Amino acid sequence: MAPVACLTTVPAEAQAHQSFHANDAASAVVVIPGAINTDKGVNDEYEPLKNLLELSKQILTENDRGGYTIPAKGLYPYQWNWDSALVALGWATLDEGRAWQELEMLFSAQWEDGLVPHIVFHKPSPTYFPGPEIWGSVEQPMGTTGITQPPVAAITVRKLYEEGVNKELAMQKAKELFPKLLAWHRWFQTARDPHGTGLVATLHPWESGMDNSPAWDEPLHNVPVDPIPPYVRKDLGHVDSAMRPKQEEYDRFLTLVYRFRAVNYDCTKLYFLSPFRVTDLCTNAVLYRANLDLRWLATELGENEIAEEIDGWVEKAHKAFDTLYDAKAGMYKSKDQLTGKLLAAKTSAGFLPLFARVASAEQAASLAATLERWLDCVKSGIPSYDPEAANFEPLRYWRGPVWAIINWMITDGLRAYGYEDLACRVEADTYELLVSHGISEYYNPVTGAAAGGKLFSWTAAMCLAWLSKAATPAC
Ligand SMILES: O=C(O)[C@@H](CO)O[C@H]1O[C@H](CO)[C@@H](O)[C@H](O)[C@@H]1O
Repeated sequence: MAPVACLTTVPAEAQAHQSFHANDAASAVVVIPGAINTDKGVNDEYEPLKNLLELSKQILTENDRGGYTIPAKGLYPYQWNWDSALVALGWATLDEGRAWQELEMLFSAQWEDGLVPHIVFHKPSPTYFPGPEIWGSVEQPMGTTGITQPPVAAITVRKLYEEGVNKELAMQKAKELFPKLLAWHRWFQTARDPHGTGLVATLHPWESGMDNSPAWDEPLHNVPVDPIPPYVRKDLGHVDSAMRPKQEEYDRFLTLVYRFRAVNYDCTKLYFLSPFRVTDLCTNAVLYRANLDLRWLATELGENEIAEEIDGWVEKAHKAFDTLYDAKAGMYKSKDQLTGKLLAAKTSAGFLPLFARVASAEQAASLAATLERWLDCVKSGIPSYDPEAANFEPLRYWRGPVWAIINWMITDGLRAYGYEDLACRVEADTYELLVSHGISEYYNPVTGAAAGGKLFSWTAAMCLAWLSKAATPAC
């Protein structure tokens, strides 16, 4: 894939016009007739980008459930934590008030102990499993899950605050959200790092956001499957099973939920009793970056003591990150806290220390070289797993496919370390995937084909907040 200057060379099939059907899971190329912006003076070369932006806007609008955005119809009918924080970046390009509201709705479900849950079940839905009655009980369904997800929200709040046009609104909302963000970040320090190592634990693959990552194969295999009640997966009614986690993984996902439920998700107990406990690169890199942004906000808001408290977390985490670096592999790796071993799998999360800004210049150079090698192996990057690994699966969820949100994070990191050409290359790949194959949950890196849920909110948000700015000859 050539660098971004080639963004104006748009694949012919992407010009095809197709109707926008929110429920049409099969439509790969979705360009909206009637929605095409025909403003005079706009260069024809940008028509595909305009179409993508219009489609992205329609996706967010269609997936809006009144203040919060579902990731995709049917497949994910509730509010997800890191999805919403990323989707708010997209909303900000359309309506700043709506972007802040997305975060407010998420934090309205914050627990007393500070946890911000991974799913908020605002309204009942029959299309997802496990829903509120599994997280709670049939008699007493819960309004949220009892686990969390990578804490993107502080990163979003800083962006909305810094880049927002309505400064008065930004100041008011940032002030309101700041104590809530702080409570969540403190929860990570205490509930998930009780021994003060500097790095936090992830207790369920769903918390990592990269549910069936090959990095979890070994630690998940060590989770015994309990005699859990029989269940029917609903995800397989929406998406081909070849694109989803396997049954043996789901049995363990559910086992963990039932074990956590048995202690009422008490955060002082879960860390010690969970048979799955890893140091996840994605969660820790996102948290590190989010702490930098929270510290920035603290200074803006005159909260100097809090800024010092965050400095302490950041300093400790900075040192601890080095224990996750495998110099021989030129990659960062997640760790199994229960065995103390680094997990062998090289996944795209291994590049996220760039997004965190925690890698040294030398480590960044190794990561850039590894990334280039990966990109040379596939048609479109970034694959979520080492494309040279024997068990690379280009279609199966977090075991190979490309995810636009991860591309955004890694691109942001590459730029910060001066790898502009590589950043442009990833941007160009992402743009081409979306233009040629529609706005999907993820993409096959070998063929480029769209996979998973269609008309997907966080991919649409990345189009609005990131690619719209990147896809110009200026890059
Ligand atoms: O498969 C699922 O049922 C959910 C469980 O949380 O995870 C996927 O879907 C969620 C909604 O998009 C994402 O937040 C996760 O990262 C993951 O890709």
